[in-house]
Amino acid sequence: MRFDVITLFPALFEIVRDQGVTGRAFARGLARLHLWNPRDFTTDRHRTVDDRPYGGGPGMVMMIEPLRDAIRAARSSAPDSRVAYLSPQGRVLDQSGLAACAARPGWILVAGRYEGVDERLLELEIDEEWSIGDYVLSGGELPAMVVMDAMIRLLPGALGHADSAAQDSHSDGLLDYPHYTRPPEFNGHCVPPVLRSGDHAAIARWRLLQSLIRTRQRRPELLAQRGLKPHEQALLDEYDRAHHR
Ligand SMILES: CC(C)(C)c1cccc(C(=O)NCC2(NC(=O)c3cccc4nocc34)CCCCC2)c1
Repeated sequence: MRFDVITLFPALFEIVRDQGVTGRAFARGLARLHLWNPRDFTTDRHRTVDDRPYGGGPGMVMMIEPLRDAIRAARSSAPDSRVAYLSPQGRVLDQSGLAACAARPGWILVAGRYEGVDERLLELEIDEEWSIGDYVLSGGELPAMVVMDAMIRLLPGALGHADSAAQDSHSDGLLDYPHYTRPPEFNGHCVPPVLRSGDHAAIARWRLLQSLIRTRQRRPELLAQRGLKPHEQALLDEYDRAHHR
């Protein structure tokens, strides 16, 4: 999968390019990253990328032409990629939305700064607008990295065996079960005995039940959206009976 990112802060992307699962995916050529800085597409002496907003008001707006020229350069370099603007006005992505995006050969991701971009750029050059959620941020770069991280993890072979098992548990739509490691006792708090029993069937049941209870408790809408398989419902019913719910 190829990523072309249009950003005024290319250095921010060293993290996903050089570290962790995403870093390994880039190193192994599973994914490619090309960074395009609109400032390199300016023509004036001051390399201007922003200007004051028509209609007044605080802050600055990103100008069309440097962005358009950077996007054009990216498009010619990645003709099969679609262009997405990371934006609070965008469609809020979830795992299934991202999985659909990960099926494409590549994405040109445009990250905004200042108060945003001239609306005419969106009309002329942007195919899709995506949001990672409802909070005020300083730029679209972190959202772009969130999207890249989530998509890269879905690429076949991106996760080693250990991680792919983790992905399976993450991607079945339930919240995580509790995790424990050494020491066996900490400040009088012990590890649940089942986890040290060596009974793998009992451990798997315990973990599934914990995930179901947590999801029902903390994110009931996720459970409603996902639904319960018969054996999962039976586990919860057994738990509820034993706890007089
Ligand atoms: C949602 C909310 C709180 C009602 C809101 C309403 C109005 C503005 C913002 C905001 O944060 N403006 C700043 C800005 N944000 C983003 O780029 C951004 C934010 C959140 C999720 C994102 N996903 O992708 C990009 C995202 C960065 C600077 C360039 C202009 C956009 C927020």
